Amino acid sequence: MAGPRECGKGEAPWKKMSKEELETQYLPSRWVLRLGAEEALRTYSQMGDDATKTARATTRSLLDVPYGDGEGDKLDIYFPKDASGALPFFTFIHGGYWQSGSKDTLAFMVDPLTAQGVAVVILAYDIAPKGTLDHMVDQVTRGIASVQRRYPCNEGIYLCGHSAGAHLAAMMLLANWTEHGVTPNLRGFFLVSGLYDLEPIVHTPLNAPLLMTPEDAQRNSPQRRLEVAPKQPVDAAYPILVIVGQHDAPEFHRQSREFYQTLLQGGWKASFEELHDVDHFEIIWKLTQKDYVLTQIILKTIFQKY
Ligand SMILES: Nc1ccccc1C(=O)C[C@H](N)C(=O)O
Repeated sequence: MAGPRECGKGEAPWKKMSKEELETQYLPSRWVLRLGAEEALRTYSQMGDDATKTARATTRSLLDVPYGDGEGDKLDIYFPKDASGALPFFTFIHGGYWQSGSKDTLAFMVDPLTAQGVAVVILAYDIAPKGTLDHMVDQVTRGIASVQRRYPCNEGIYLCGHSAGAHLAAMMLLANWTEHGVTPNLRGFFLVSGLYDLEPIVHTPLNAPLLMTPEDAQRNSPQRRLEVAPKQPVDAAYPILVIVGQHDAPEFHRQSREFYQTLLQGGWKASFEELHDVDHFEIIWKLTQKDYVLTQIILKTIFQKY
């Protein structure tokens, strides 16, 4: 349902919330239905850990490939079994509010995607307090540029981010690739349960390790930046899927819907999906399963090239 904010008028609903309500809205584990908050987080970690261990044991990979000189400038690449010739590269940016998570434990989708001929890149970035938002955005930009440099004949680079990772992926719509000396062959974005306007987070305890000022939040908010950006260049007509879980918090729904609408208004090829009966964590850990609706959406997007 379109709220007043989506028409560019009125006050953002979060500004009327109490401190407690705002914090609850931005704590995804409070909204899980099937499990308690802690158990949902535990399941998510366990699924990620198991999937990453299995991927490393069974899939040909290059681990800890540097994409820059920084200690944290690393990515892992997992290859399909019978890889010959050019490959599509699915690049994953993990979530965890820019302050938790690791490429070493969140490689959910390696098995079902490599089984279908897709190379999977899991990108690391320096989480807070080591990294600032600006630094993380720069790292992801350099990481993607390095995938293009290493595999110039790729069949497309597809970016997928979850939660805070969807924010970092969305920031790539604003990247200045000329500065990086290479234009990645971007062919699609999967923005899963993401955050696109960081201003509300400044007013929650989640900001303690991030130390974002309102200016940092503004500069790093794709929602704010794209609202005033020039229209999307015509040669970049790749699909951008904005995806949210049915059991994500109302603020996550609002953020996704408003970002989707801003993309449409900017002339981007955006679509919106609400995935039935999944929460903030299931939405991504279920990518361990080949029959999961999002696994199928990703494979269709890559192979039908729409
Ligand atoms: N968004 C995430 C994505 C991945 C892993 C954790 C989170 C969290 O937000 C955890 C938070 N401490 C919570 O209680 O919901």
